[in-house]
Amino acid sequence: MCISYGDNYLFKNDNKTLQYDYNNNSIFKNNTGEINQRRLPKAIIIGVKKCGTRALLKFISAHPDVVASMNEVHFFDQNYYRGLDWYRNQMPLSLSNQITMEKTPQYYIHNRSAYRMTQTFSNIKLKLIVIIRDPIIRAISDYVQLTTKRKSNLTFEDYVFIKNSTIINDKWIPLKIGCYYHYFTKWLKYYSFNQIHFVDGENLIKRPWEELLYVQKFLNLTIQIQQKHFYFNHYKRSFPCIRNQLYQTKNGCLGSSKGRKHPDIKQETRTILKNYYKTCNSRLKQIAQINFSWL
Ligand SMILES: Nc1ncnc2c1ncn2[C@@H]1O[C@H](COP(=O)(O)OS(=O)(=O)O)[C@@H](OP(=O)(O)O)[C@H]1O
Repeated sequence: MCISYGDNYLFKNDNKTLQYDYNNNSIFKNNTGEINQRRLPKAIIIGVKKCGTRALLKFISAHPDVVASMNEVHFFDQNYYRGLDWYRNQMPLSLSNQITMEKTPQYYIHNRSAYRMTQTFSNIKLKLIVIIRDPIIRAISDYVQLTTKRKSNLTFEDYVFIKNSTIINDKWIPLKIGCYYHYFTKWLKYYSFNQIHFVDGENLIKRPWEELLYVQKFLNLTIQIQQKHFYFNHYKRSFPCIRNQLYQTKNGCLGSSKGRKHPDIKQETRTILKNYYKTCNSRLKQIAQINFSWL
């Protein structure tokens, strides 16, 4: 039987599924009689956009005790009015010992998402994961996505600087998002440090097994995803892919919209941006007690 909710957990729960209850499309029974149903997430990747959220979700959902919604659900930012049953129905089927996850990068910068999560998850201990990367590379990645979609010829500098100057256009959202500290303080109003885990998006590309080890520990999972499960694919411009031995998907690499080619950026632009992000980076480093090499 094939359940079409994203590839990673498709086969995982498939062989455990025996019976479909047509009166309630969210309940299945496996061959041991255990109820297999849709559950609210216990952990959410809340951001940050263009920092590797998709890769992180794909890799962690290779764990046998994790199931994930492969679509961005956008519940707390866009679909809140649809209610909790709608949200639960976006989740894949899971067993009681499995952790359900979703990722919606927009949550991190959205004004009301943190508060709404506290309203939704008041009686369970929600875990939040934030993946961040060098904000200059993040901005370039956002720029590449934007120009790909709009088929625009404007250069990165055209967006970054106010016309004919080297004054930063700090109203440009792709630049603002890179001040991770600014948004983080809003989350801290509602969540304690031990509920939030930061992933180094640069290291996720170079040594994904290290970041996955920390994530598995944070989620109190047995350590299943290890270095031997990753390989680097030169067709994917040396981005890591995950081997299919943990679960039976055909392709452990990300799709063509991930790992796009970035344009060369002038050294002068990099220097100006480095300076622009300096305070934000060092504040985040201090408050979140993280020591990523690029911070
Ligand atoms: N394994 C692997 N494969 C491909 N790409 C990888 C991987 N790990 C991290 N990345 C980086 O993830 C960037 C996209 O980030 P997101 O998935 O968060 O983007 S999005 O917000 O969901 O649009 C994407 O950005 P671009 O390089 O600009 O395409 C990648 O740099």
